Amino acid sequence: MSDHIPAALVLEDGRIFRGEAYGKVGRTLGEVVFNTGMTGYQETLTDPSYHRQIVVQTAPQIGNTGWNDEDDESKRIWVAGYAVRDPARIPSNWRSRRSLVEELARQDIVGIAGIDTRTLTRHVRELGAMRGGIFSGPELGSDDEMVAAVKASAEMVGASLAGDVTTAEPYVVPAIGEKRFTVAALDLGIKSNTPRMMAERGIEVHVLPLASTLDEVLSVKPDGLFLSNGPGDPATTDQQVELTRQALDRKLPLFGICFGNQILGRALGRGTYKLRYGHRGINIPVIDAETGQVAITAQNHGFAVEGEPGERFDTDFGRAMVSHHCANDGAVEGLRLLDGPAFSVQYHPEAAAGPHDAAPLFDKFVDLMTEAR
Ligand SMILES: NC(=O)CC[C@H](N)C(=O)O
Repeated sequence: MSDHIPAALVLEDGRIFRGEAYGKVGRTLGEVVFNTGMTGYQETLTDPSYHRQIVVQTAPQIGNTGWNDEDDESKRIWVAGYAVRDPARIPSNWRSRRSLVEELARQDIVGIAGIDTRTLTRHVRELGAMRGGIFSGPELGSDDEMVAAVKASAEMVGASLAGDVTTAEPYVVPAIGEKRFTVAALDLGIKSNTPRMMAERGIEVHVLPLASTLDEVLSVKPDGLFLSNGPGDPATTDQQVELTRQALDRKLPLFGICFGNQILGRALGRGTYKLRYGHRGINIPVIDAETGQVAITAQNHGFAVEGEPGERFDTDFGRAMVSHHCANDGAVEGLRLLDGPAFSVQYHPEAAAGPHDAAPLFDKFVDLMTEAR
């Protein structure tokens, strides 16, 4: 922590939390969201879905295991800012290469420490995720100036952000062992563990930029199409929704995660809406409407697909259903086309810090591709 440099986390409704600079000294703006995970901060910070968001950790102690060279979910930290209560002074882990605060500073991430993250979380939970800013330095400026800067910043509703995080060029992640399938994975903000988990199942993954056309997808001769997670408002993904509809038309096996679930939902004719404060954590219970089975899942989303638990509905591609919903609030957590080879989930089977309840969904994708042969 930068010693005693003052910092403030300022919300658009005028609420201000004062603490100390943590990471880079400066200012940053973004949507303030909270994550309840007790572990996995390195995966959280490097998850492209957090682009333009200031992440508040509800776990009071953060940084205990430092920063390693293995667990990044992408090439950089994507969060717009980071708010913690009690950062570790000395990291301790056999894989740790440097401290979290060093890495935040190295990657120019403005953070704040020493604030009452519990009060902040309750505030966001009651009033909803809102825009905010972290300001740090010897002179912070007046409260009015900071609030005005926050109010002038971009809203998350309507934000098209996946273009900022997608790969510029296609690349291939080879299958581990015998190659059994080829998958085209549309990169809207894909996490490293996703192609890895497919590769472990004999899938050669062609990761494609988000603006790829059907012809570009088909040119890799895919057995299936995968739609990744990603940042921003799913209402801005018209091009990917159209691609998905073309894939559904051809009965190309399809699997979507998180943003991918929202895109499949839109392709099936559903709308999306913003949740009050979203689901971000690693112990979120999801119910499978057909079996009643509960999975404990990792989640990170602020939007959801419209629908009721277990609801069946007609689409342009046949019947579909809301296959999974959240045990906490009933929000849609999964979709399944009943008359075609497509399904998606709002949670993360690739969660690297765990839990791993949902990992078999990758095997389900393999089954769909096997049946389609
Ligand atoms: N992790 C994700 O894919 C997030 C999807 C979308 N940006 C949301 O916030 O709901």
